[in-house]
Amino acid sequence: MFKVLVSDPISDQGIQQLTEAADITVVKKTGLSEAELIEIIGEFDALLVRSQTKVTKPIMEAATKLKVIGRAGVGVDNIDLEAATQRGIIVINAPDGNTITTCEHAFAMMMALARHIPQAYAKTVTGEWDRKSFLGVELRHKTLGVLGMGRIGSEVAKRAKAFGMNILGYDPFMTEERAAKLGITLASVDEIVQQADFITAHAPLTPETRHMVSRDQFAIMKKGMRIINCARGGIIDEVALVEAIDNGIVAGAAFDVFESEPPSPEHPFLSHPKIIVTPHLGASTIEAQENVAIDVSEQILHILRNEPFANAVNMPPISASLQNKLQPYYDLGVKLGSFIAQAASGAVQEIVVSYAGDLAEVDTQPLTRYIVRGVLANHLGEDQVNVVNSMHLAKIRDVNIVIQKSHIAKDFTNLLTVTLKTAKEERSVAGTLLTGYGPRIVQIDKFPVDVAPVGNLILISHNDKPGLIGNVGTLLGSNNVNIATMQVGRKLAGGQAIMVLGVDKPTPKEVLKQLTEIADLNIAKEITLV
Ligand SMILES: NC(=O)C1=CN([C@@H]2O[C@H](COP(=O)(O)OP(=O)(O)OC[C@H]3O[C@@H](n4cnc5c(N)ncnc54)[C@H](O)[C@@H]3O)[C@@H](O)[C@H]2O)C=CC1
Ligand SMILES: O=C(O)C(=O)COP(=O)(O)O
Repeated sequence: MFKVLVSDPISDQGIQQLTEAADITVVKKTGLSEAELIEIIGEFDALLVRSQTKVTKPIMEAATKLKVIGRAGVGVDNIDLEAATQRGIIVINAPDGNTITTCEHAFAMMMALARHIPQAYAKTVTGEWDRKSFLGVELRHKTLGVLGMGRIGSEVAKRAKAFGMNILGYDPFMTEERAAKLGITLASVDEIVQQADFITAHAPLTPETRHMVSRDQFAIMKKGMRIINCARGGIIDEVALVEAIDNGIVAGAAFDVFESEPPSPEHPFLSHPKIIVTPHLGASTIEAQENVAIDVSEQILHILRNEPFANAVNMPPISASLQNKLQPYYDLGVKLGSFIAQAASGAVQEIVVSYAGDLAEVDTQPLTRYIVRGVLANHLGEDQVNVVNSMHLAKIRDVNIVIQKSHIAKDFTNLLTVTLKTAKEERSVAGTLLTGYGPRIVQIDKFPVDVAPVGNLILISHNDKPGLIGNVGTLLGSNNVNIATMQVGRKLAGGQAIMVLGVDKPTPKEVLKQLTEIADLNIAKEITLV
């Protein structure tokens, strides 16, 4: 049974898959302090948050069972991603569910700003009929500058076109082709502040975007500009903005987000007649809240059940086509890593992964994470290593990872070889996926074999001598260890050879020791592949 803590207000309908799952218990506790979270987080396998819960390093240090933090929304700036990665906690978000809702909020803010709707409303409800103070501007034929042309920025641009606006877009990842397709013009931040009538921010808050509109930009800005920020507080310098409004450079601003949330009651935005504000409501619609909760619940279920998942924020993104290609190899990758870690003695110094065949043509980094996980889990424990932290753990232990690629895989479509260099020796194992048979180990230390990588195995290194196989069988049989499968590999008759036995249950240590006492049998190791 897995326990999921929901620590922010999240749609009940959206998390139905979690509340109705037989293997999940959902606990809802909102408004907890850091200390309160630290106290209870140890019991939970998953944490589901929005933007209020600050998931800090101390919380993660106390989260001994936590496998995943799900963010029902886009921005993960409330989660310490580095701490999560180090502890192997997967952080996922729901990047698509609130795009339209937030875009519509930005648009509503732009229109409210152009027509002074909040100010006019506030006066009208007092009984005053003031038709002179609220002369607005049209959007038609105005230039809109969009800072950040991702999901939300692109949707804002589409709607602005329908309003007859000209669009300038700035985004470091935007190509001319994509801009042309959206019917917008690419521009620099300086060009945007010099030419636009409205600016709307839709980028994440990063060291680069922090104060991307500040005193330098206000100094060259077109007079009468209006600014909207429904992305993250801090992208527009709040202090410099108030100065620019008071100096007559900026005509007004509409903000949904603040550098510090909630803002203090003395924050200058809250009393400024030309600034309208909402309390981080960009994603707050029934539809968006259901969408993000559904998306994130689905991925949490996959992660807890050890199934493939999407939308991890602290792992490199992977396209659906690459995922389809690599996914069948993940299990084989873990098994090969685990096999060779159990076979080799001594401290691990280097893991060499060779991809041969079709696999050499694609980005195999995600698969390497699984292989490294397989190797390290043998030494560090299954629950300590996963695909999120495997590369990080290898790095901090000075384990060198070497990747080799070759288009030729001899007899196989694809061949994955994992070589482990330890302080004592170098050993290797190679595997492939055989149509109709699934994952197979086809080489051990370059000896050809054909072994299903599953269950309890005994790996024996011996000299190829008559009678040895019989002696092994007799010894195991007399100790009630039943041999289910047997594979023998040798390069030369009478030379070095290996034997892999599949047995029905774990082999007692004493029996393994007795095996090594058989003449011409050099090493016997138990290998368990789950
Ligand atoms: N107010 C609210 O309630 C909500 C706020 N948001 C915020 O809106 C923002 C945008 O969200 P999405 O469009 O879904 O994200 P996205 O990831 O699709 O788009 C962000 C874009 O910003 C661009 N970018 C990165 N660095 C930049 C820079 N230095 N200058 C200009 N652009 C840069 C990226 O290339 C990307 O295209 C995020 O900060 C998100 O947290 C999202 C949902 C609700
Ligand atoms: O999705 C985002 O990035 C948001 O800012 C929405 O935040 P919220 O879930 O409404 O607290």
